[in-house]
Amino acid sequence: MKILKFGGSSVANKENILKVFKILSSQQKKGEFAVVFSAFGGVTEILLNSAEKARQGDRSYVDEVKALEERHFETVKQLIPIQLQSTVLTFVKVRFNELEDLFHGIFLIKECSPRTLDYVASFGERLSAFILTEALKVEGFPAVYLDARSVIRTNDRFGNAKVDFSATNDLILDYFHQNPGLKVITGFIGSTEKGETTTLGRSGSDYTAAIFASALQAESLEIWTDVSGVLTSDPRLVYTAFTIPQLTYSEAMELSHFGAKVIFPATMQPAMKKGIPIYIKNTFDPANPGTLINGEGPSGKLIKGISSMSGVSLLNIEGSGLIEVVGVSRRVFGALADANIHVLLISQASSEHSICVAIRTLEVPRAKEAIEKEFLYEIKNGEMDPVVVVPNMSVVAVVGENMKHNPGASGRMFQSLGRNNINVYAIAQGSSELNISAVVSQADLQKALNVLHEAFFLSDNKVLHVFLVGVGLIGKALIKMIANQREKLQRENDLDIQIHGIANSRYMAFHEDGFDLKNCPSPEDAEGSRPMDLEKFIQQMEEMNFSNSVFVDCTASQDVADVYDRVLEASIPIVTPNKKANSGSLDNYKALKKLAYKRGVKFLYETNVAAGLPVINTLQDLMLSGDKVIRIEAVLSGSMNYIFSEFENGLAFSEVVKLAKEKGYTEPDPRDDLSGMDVARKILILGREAEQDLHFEDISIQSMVPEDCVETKDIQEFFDRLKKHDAAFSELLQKARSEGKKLRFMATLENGKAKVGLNALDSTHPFYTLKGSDNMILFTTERYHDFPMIIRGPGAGADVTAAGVFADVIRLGNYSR
Ligand SMILES: NC(=O)c1ccc[n+]([C@@H]2O[C@H](COP(=O)([O-])OP(=O)(O)OC[C@H]3O[C@@H](n4cnc5c(N)ncnc54)[C@H](O)[C@@H]3O)[C@@H](O)[C@H]2O)c1
Ligand SMILES: N[C@@H](CCO)C(=O)O
Ligand code: NA
Repeated sequence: MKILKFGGSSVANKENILKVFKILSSQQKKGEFAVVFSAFGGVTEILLNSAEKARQGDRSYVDEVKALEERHFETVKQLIPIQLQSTVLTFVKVRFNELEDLFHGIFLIKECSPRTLDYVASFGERLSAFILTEALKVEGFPAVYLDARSVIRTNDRFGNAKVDFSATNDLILDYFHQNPGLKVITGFIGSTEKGETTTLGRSGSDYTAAIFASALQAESLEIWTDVSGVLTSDPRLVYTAFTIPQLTYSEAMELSHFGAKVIFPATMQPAMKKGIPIYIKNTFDPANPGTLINGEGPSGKLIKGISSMSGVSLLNIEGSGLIEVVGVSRRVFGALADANIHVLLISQASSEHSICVAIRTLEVPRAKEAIEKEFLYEIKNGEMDPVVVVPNMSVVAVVGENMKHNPGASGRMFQSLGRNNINVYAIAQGSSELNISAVVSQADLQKALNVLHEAFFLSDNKVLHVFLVGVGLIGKALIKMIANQREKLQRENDLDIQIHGIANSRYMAFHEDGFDLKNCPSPEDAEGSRPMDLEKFIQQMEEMNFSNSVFVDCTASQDVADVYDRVLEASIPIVTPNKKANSGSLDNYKALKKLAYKRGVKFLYETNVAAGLPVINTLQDLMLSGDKVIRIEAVLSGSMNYIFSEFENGLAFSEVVKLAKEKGYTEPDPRDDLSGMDVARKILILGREAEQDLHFEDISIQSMVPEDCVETKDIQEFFDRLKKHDAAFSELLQKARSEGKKLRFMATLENGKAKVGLNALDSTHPFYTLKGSDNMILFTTERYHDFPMIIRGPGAGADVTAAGVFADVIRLGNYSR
């Protein structure tokens, strides 16, 4: 024997009812069952509303009841052929006549007791179950109408009656023995011994189904509703929420305490006590297995679901008078209970200095008053402070029996909240280890749920959601690298990198699930491509609201650098090879660092200097460990080193510059390199990283761009004009050669002053042997005093730069784990 229960939305109209019948047909082949129905969708509320109107003397109830009668007639006519309608129509007519009399009575005496209300409400289920019984007969089912008032015995607590199980179980068993056929049962209602109609409270039809399942020792109980079981989290807030395949009874209880409104497990108690498995299924997607709730122990993931509740406030009860005084909490909770306040969460630290409780915001005024009244004397004497209310809060709770004796759940929970900049106001976990609850601000709720959902469910992978501005040389190389390395990172490092936004200076495009990186389109060719608008790009990134977004800037653009503050403000970390932000005003540099720190997000720019070579990180480590920089001497331009070292091999200067550009060493405009600007930016950044208050004006720069090449209509014209200076550059080279020296474009920083320019160096200088796109940095510090620390290697080029950017992104994955 199985019990199936269908809720109001499943039987709201003909279309839905036919879906229910289909489910029942397929059930017929599987064995014996009985079915419990709620009132047709929305009917109970209308009945109760009309009763209230009648009580207030508002005549409009008449029309509402009339409309309700019409709706039931209409349903009968839609489901039952005309020649078979008369019994049902008579039943409906008689019920509505009774209702009319009843409402008229309420209207006359302006009174409606809980007992009358229960009687009024009972009409909903009686009508639906009767009509559906007759309709099922038409479909060939051996259906028998069972008005549950004849078998469910309750006390006379109207509105929320208590069931007398021993009497009820006997009555149900007797009834089922004596009446063959498919029992079609009214949900929600019962009766007292004297025959007065009662109702079973919230989700009463589920309760009815559980009562029958328990009495009949059913093999299972199926609750059919309009969602596919219990989801991992509220799908309106967490788009990636999915159906939980299995829950233990306790987990179901915990999950539904906050949120998860699908079930109200108290109502399933009778079935749980007998260990009867409960399925939560979707009438509108019957193939979906839904959720199974049973007694089977913990399995699978660390947690089963994340529930939440908003509209919550915290009350802080604090004061020296609380310390080591026995009975304070009894008085706090006594006062709250007397005021009929539901306490959602309690937290008290072992210092006993304060007690913190979460309650519904609606109940705050009453709660505050009740506690302050109770502690009137203590507050007056200053032993206790007036109650402090923290409004606009919400509770998030992770739930699962697997947490028990399994370290790591709370660590993961609070780490992911913290790393995503979500402040936790209060925490509670009981020793059953079934539920860990945290109070966060209402504004952070959706983000908190998503962060936790990702941390606990979306495989065990951490996902970084990249938004990439600048798909040029470096940007493209980066995409390719991620595509090639992605599987290995997923497999061996539990890290996934997805790119959801791409842009160049003209177009931008977004992809909810992440672009296919192996065949990543360019921003102009991607689906949904639109003109680039930086403001909108950022808006879209914020709206997509991923929990681990990353903004990657692979442009050389000042405009993009100018929005870093907005990005950090949104708690989104930045990775960039673009030097503009860090080499702008000192104030801006400091402000960005401070903001990143305050928001708890990273701002990573290792490739600002010497591409992938570990220069910035190394310098930061030196500073963190208390070293002091005395002097920096460096070749910081890959292109300039390439140009001046290749130039020695007999090529014309302008040709070598062109080659440097083709090899991807130069800036988008090679004059940024030749002018010394790019190197100046780098030494400026190094100086600032070395904690020196360095301004651009503190740098003297020797430009290698001939005057007539500074302003040209395009880069082609620049190269044409540069040709005319080949001879002059050759002369420079010859002069150095004759002295046994080499030309190196270098930067030095000492005593708060920096110098950038071309030098002729002899063979004793460490820069003498540099080749190709090599960079070399010498740090002379208090600790590296007699001999400097040296970093050397290729410092420009698409691959070494993209690799450095990629490494910074991966580093973020480690931070945000
Ligand atoms: N080439 C190297 O070896 C190297 C080394 C270290 C750092 N970098 C830095 O990497 C960055 C990118 O260099 P690249 O060689 O890839 O340049 P690139 O010119 O090939 O690409 C730049 C991209 O940025 C886009 N862009 C420019 N302004 C934009 C804006 N306002 N909004 C959106 N997109 C915009 C362009 O359309 C282009 O797609 C630069 O900051 C450069 O200094 C380069
Ligand atoms: N144009 C730069 C690229 C790296 O910032 C260089 O030549 O070093
Ligand atoms: Na670097």
